[in-house]
Amino acid sequence: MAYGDSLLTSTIGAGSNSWTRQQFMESVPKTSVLLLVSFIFLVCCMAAYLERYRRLVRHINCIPGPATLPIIGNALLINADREELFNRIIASRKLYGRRQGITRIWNGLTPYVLISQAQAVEKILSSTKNIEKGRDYEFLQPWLGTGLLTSPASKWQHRRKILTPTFHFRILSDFVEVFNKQSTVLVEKLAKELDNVDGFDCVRYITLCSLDIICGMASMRKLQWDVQFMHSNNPIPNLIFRCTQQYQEQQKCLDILHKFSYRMITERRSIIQGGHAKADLLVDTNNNSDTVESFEHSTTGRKQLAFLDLLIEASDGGRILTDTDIREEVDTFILGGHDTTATSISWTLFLLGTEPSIQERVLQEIEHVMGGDSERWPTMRELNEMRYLEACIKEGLRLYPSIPIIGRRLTEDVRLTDHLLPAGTNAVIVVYQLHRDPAVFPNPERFNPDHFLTDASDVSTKRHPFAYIPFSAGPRNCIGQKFGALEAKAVLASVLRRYRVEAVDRRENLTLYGELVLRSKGGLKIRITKRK
Ligand code: HEM
Repeated sequence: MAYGDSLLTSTIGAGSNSWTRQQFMESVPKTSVLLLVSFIFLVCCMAAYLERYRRLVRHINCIPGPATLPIIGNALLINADREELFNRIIASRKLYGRRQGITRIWNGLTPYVLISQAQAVEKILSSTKNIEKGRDYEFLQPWLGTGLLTSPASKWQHRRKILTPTFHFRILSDFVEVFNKQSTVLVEKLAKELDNVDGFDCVRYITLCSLDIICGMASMRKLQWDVQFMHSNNPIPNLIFRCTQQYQEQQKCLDILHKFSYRMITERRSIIQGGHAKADLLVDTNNNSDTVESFEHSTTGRKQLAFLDLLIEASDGGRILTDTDIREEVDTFILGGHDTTATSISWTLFLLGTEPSIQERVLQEIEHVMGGDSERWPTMRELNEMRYLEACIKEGLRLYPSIPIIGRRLTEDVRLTDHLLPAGTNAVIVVYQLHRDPAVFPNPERFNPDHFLTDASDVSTKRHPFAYIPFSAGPRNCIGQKFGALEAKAVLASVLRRYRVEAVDRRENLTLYGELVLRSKGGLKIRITKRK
């Protein structure tokens, strides 16, 4: 063996099938260098990840919270049915974060930080960077895809820009007529409950009304309910859920829903291409009181579909938005536009049923604004004049915010007064608890619409802007809040003009849970009697 030949190279060189020294020198070092580089890269990545994670753990564990177990953290605490889980989330501030309004919980190795303090909420929601929704919204994706509500930050900005003009006040004023028309249908349907002394759940009636307003198609109702039911009651992990019968049924419903949305898009596009719709879009129809177009007719006109027109126009023949993109937004508006509003209307009606004197004051205001005319539908201007009714709706949303919990996955650090929330944290804003801060709303459990009367301005003007956020706040706030607020007013005014409402259950006996929207187990039971 010559000097310089290693045992290995000389062994390799022996035998007829073995590699030559040159082959070896050419091939082995290359692969091994590649392997070595990959290995070092992997180790560096893991080291960086572990360092980031260690930092996350260090900061999160400075936040008060329940004692944790190794690996599973507080998973046992979270593993509860939906009512109990909601209870525990609400109780967490009292138990661990009373002073600061901030609590941490470990779901296994994933940290959640529950926040119910206005200054901290502002730091998160006002950020233009921390706009990612996080994993907890993924259950909506089979239906909504990555529409505005669920879209990742990269996609969201462009979509939001396209959709914002949809809620221009001129377009809103067109909807007043639709609100009134559907409220009348609701009032007629409620008549069959007049003799029901035990009371009935008002949520279902109101949800159907709200759904009719947003869809404009009665045949959609059953389907929407079914899909919503399946989504929100699915506690099983995705992989297992896919093997169930329930998943197959969900797929069938989703297929029908998606087909409906696609058909709507195709039909609307052909109307636009025929040149009929453009004029509709451009007409200023601010005056909604004179022409009463039939609701069925308006489903193919500009009223419900103003936002669809905008999307089709912005799609640039599929170059900017595909039909799937448009369908995601249509579905997002159908969901975002009906459940939240229906929840708000139902809770306000129920609350008014617990306070007869407040209810009578609302009615007096309506009669005053309508000049004693009990039949005519209110115009947009008249609805805007119903300030006390507005305060009742706002107070209803304070006590029972339609969306009681908002989530964000932090993509950059957030520095609070006493803590640092590192990137990677799941921030959970507990709106339900935020709205009950006694420092902001004295006697917070009381239904007191005066909180929102401008006359009591010394309180409301001093209020922290993020202490009351039923529509969220910051760049990713609710795009449809004016629509929702106006709809709530129109529907409530119609029902209250015709019926006196009485709550059957006491508020303290309700069992609440968050199922995307805030619900009461067994619904919200009321009794109605006809007004003279
Ligand atoms: C009383 C009625 C309503 C309430 C209380 C409400 C509440 C909210 C809240 C709290 C959010 C933020 C959700 C989050 O960050 O997780 C939100 C977002 C949204 N809402 Fe509403 N909403 C209402 C009505 C409506 C209506 C009528 C529409 C559409 C017609 C609508 C469409 C949306 C959409 C598309 C988003 C996502 C916005 C984005 O991420 O840019 N909402 N809503």
